Amino acid sequence: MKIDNIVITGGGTGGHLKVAEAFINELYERGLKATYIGSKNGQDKEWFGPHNRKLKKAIFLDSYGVVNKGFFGKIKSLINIIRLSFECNDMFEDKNINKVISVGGYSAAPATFAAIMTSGCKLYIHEQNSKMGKLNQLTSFFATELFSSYDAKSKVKDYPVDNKFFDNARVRSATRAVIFLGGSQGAKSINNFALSVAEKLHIMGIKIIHQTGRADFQRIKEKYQKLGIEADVFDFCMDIENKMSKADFAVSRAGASTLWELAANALPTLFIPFPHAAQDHQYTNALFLVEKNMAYMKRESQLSQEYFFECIQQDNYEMSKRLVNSIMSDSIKLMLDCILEDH
Ligand SMILES: CC(=O)N[C@H]1[C@@H](OP(=O)(O)OP(=O)(O)OC[C@H]2O[C@@H](n3ccc(=O)[nH]c3=O)[C@H](O)[C@@H]2O)O[C@H](CO)[C@@H](O)[C@@H]1O
Repeated sequence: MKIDNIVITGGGTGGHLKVAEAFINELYERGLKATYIGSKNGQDKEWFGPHNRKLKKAIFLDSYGVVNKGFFGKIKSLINIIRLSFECNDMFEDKNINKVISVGGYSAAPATFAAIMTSGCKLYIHEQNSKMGKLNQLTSFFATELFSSYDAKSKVKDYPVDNKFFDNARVRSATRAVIFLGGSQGAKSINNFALSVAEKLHIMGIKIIHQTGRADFQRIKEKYQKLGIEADVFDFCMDIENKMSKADFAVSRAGASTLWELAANALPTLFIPFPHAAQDHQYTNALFLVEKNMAYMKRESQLSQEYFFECIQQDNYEMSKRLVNSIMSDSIKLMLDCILEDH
């Protein structure tokens, strides 16, 4: 049997990196080590550099995004991506890379284009969001398989959420603790909203768990101290599943990984989509659950304390029960089976 020589590429922010990590861990469980290709810019190095025992090698290129740039900035980024794609292409031919798994984001661009350019190399894409990112729109036509949780045609439909979120799941009813989540970078508006409802929650005897993101941590911590409220405040933690499992209700951005982790955990959530996400994809991510009566959602500009307190005072038992059946565990195993059995 031919041994696969696999590259995993993509990242930039936690949502993409979490899926890359799921593939890396599953390959490692099966006695295989992949090469990771990410970017020097963004969070990739923090996740996979410098000596990751589960990887054959981690390579960080000087790649950066094309969107949200002026005309000349776009041209410069494109030239840079083309140059890096040729570098990756040389490397793939030299090292006999035969499969590339892309999890999207700008840091996936060079290795994804190189997969298309290299003869005998197959491309597999995992799209996390309900609206396809720009890179995937351009390259998915060349992919052997495109996995998406929102696409009925996807061979594996469920999002590759880590089993630890399922292990900690429980059906919620009354709200005794609320968790505020801002995605991998934190969200200032969710932080401010949490502070605005903190005193009332405290009076109601409801505990507060609050992920602030790095930039806003000190400010928020001091505000809780001034209010005399003992909240569990942190900037980013590696055991977020334990924090989620202590909560009975969440207020969260609708980044794809967080959204499906909350679903796996059966935690009823009020989603506040990031208003500037490309093509408003956080809104449509959340809408996917809201339409099935599995979540609440408000635009940031329409969020009110009244609506929040209405949500947490509901009996959310049925919603939580529906979430239990919304996603199955072990989908990463099925995805990797598809990829490894494909010759
Ligand atoms: C602003 C923006 O464009 N955000 C995008 C980015 O979000 P972002 O990177 O914030 O993505 P997600 O919410 O999908 O993922 C964040 C990840 O960080 C983890 N975490 C978070 C806090 C913490 O303390 N510990 C921890 O481990 C979460 O469990 C989750 O796995 O990528 C997502 C996936 O493509 C997109 O859906 C989002 O729209």
